[in-house]
Amino acid sequence: MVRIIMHGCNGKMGQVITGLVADDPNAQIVAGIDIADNRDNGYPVFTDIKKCDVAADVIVDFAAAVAVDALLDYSVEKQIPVVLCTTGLSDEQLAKVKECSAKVAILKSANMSLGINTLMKLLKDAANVFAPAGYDIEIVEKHHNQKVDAPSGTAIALADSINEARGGEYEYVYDRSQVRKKRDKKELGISAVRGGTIVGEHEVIFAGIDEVIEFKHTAYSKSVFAKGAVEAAKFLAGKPAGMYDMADVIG
Ligand SMILES: NC(=O)c1ccc[n+]([C@@H]2O[C@H](COP(=O)([O-])OP(=O)(O)OC[C@H]3O[C@@H](n4cnc5c(N)ncnc54)[C@H](O)[C@@H]3O)[C@@H](O)[C@H]2O)c1
Ligand SMILES: O=C(O)C1=N[C@H](C(=O)O)CCC1
Repeated sequence: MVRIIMHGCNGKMGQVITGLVADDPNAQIVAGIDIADNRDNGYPVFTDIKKCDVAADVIVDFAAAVAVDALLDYSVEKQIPVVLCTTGLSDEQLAKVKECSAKVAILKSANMSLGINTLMKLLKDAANVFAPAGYDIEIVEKHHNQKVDAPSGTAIALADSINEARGGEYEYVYDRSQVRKKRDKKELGISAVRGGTIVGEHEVIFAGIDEVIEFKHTAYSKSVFAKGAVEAAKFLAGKPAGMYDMADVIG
């Protein structure tokens, strides 16, 4: 039985995972952390992570970027591995994640779905065909109107996946409104749309002369992220310090 602390337990993702784990004979949420203590989850909820004294095997995090520093400190101090799913981290926080991964196991992924993690692999091959042929690359993502960070962590991860395959030759462009000039070949445009209850859509566009190739992933419910996060938690429990990602879980 994997004992989970759910960080951000009263948010949208925290609640989906609470429901999923309730039906899982191999996992249990033993405590939750959330500044909003407004739900009866059937486990204790701490509004301050420092006060959580419940023994656990792994922390699953879907909260807010502002909460990540205290989460990392807690995970290192208590030696509890963390599945870090919150997006919108600053460069300083990303550096801290790396530093902490020398002391505790951290699995960081902006998207826990099987589809997006498979797409990341496929994009490396596609980029190595279309980039040398001069195709322009653009990413468009769409999410619900409650999302605070833009562009999505997933859009950045998809761009990183392409850029890694191409030796880091692309510069990301998030806003074309301030500069009146044609796009450069080495630009990778990333655009964000926010509206309604869109769970998550990502389109990667390779645009060449007289042809366009599009890769599209649509999440129809938050369950795809929740399932991946619970799988990742089971994988990470008991792992030695280090940096892990969903590719380690999926294989
Ligand atoms: N990696 C993925 O697959 C994936 C999927 C969905 C969402 N996300 C990310 O997860 C995060 C949460 O998403 P959500 O839709 O559940 O958001 P949400 O706003 O519904 O939930 C966040 C919860 O965190 C709590 N919180 C905020 N600040 C806190 C703090 N300082 N300490 C403790 N709790 C705090 C809030 O009270 C809220 O209950 C976002 O960054 C989102 O982008 C990642
Ligand atoms: O709902 C969100 O917020 C999501 N955030 C992640 C991101 O920023 O990529 C993953 C998709 C859902």
